[in-house]
Amino acid sequence: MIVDKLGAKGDGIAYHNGKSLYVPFALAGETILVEPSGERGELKQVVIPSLDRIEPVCSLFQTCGGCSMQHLAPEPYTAWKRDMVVDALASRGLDGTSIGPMITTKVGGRRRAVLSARLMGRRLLFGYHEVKSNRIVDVDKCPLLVPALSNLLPKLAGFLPLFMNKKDEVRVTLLATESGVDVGLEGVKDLYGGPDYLKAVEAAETLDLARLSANGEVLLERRPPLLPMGAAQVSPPPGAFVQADESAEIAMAQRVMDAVGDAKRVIDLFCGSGTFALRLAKKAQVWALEGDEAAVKALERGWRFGTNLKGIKMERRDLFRRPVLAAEMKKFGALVFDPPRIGSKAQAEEIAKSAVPVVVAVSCNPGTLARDLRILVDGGYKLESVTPVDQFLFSPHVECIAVLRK
Ligand SMILES: C[S@@+](CC[C@H](N)C(=O)[O-])C[C@H]1O[C@@H](n2cnc3c(N)ncnc32)[C@H](O)[C@@H]1O
Repeated sequence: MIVDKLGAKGDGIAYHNGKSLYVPFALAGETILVEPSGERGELKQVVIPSLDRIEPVCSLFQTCGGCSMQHLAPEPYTAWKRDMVVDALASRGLDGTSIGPMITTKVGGRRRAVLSARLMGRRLLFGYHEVKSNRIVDVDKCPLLVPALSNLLPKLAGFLPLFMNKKDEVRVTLLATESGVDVGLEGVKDLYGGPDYLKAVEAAETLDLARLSANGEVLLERRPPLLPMGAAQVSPPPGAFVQADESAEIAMAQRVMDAVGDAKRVIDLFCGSGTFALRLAKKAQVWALEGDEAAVKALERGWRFGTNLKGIKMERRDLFRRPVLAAEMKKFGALVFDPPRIGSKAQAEEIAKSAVPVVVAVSCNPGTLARDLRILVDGGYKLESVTPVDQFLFSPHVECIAVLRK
């Protein structure tokens, strides 16, 4: 059969018996052999490949579920991601929006990764899940990760069983920082004070980790894991949100700063550990709000030791239950909001009612972003531009920064 087009998740879509068949790893225009199963098809052979088909950068591609789109040439790949943003905006009647060129990232630039581990008898499986499956594919290197993380994978595998119960799957969050790798384990045994605790400490020493945490509790901090954020350095809480690629973070922060311009008072909603707030504080007084208490504390510490920063008023607040009200936004010259994937409808409704002259919306989900932007546009904001950011290389995820003015 012939593949008609690429879907939003990266599957090739072919028509079979009058229905759409989703075929992972097939490209538009290709003639393929497929084994259909319900609405999905398993790619058996590419009979006539697309001219856009390229060699993947990783030998585990198509087995490991970490990536879905290494086989498409850079230009059509970028167009595919951009189209996701165009389609999401169009679905909310925001067609015609000026969409800037994609901010790209490089292979080997990913500084944060979440992997899984499970014991199968005496054998450890440590890597990413197979596509649409609970099975874990062993990964002993990953070209997408910064070398400090990729090189650590096989060494870490040697120690992981120490922390693991026989059946439970463990979530392993790795973050490469200026002062070494921060490893956070979730779903592991409680080692603190027990006979294996010293072994865990030895493991952290042997691997020269900056910090090792288990189930959110720090087992050992040999050096604070530090990330530069403008004129400050932040030690994020174990497992907390951090932008996955440093070059993407720098480019996004620059766009935020450019849009905010000379505003003297800025609100940063869903501020995390201070990615934008600490940079904005170079020129402006910032009111930074976030739901995670540990992230607010990390921001507070980063700000205290930062150089030449203006004031940041920090507040822990559940912005879904208690969004910042339009009345509280008076006298602010700009507002940045960067909610989780589900977006921030209640908060967008308050911003829409406000008179804040510049709003910058950052989002990793074009669908919920488009919904929230529609609310702002209906409230009188003009959507000036949307810039896609390819922070999650070879995945069907795309980050965006939108600038609005009133
Ligand atoms: C996409 S992250 C952005 C963080 C930050 N702007 C950055 O760039 O590092 C979303 C943030 O929203 C926070 N968050 C999630 N639910 C929240 C809620 N109900 N109220 C306030 N903050 C929340 C998360 O803890 C996380 O820090």
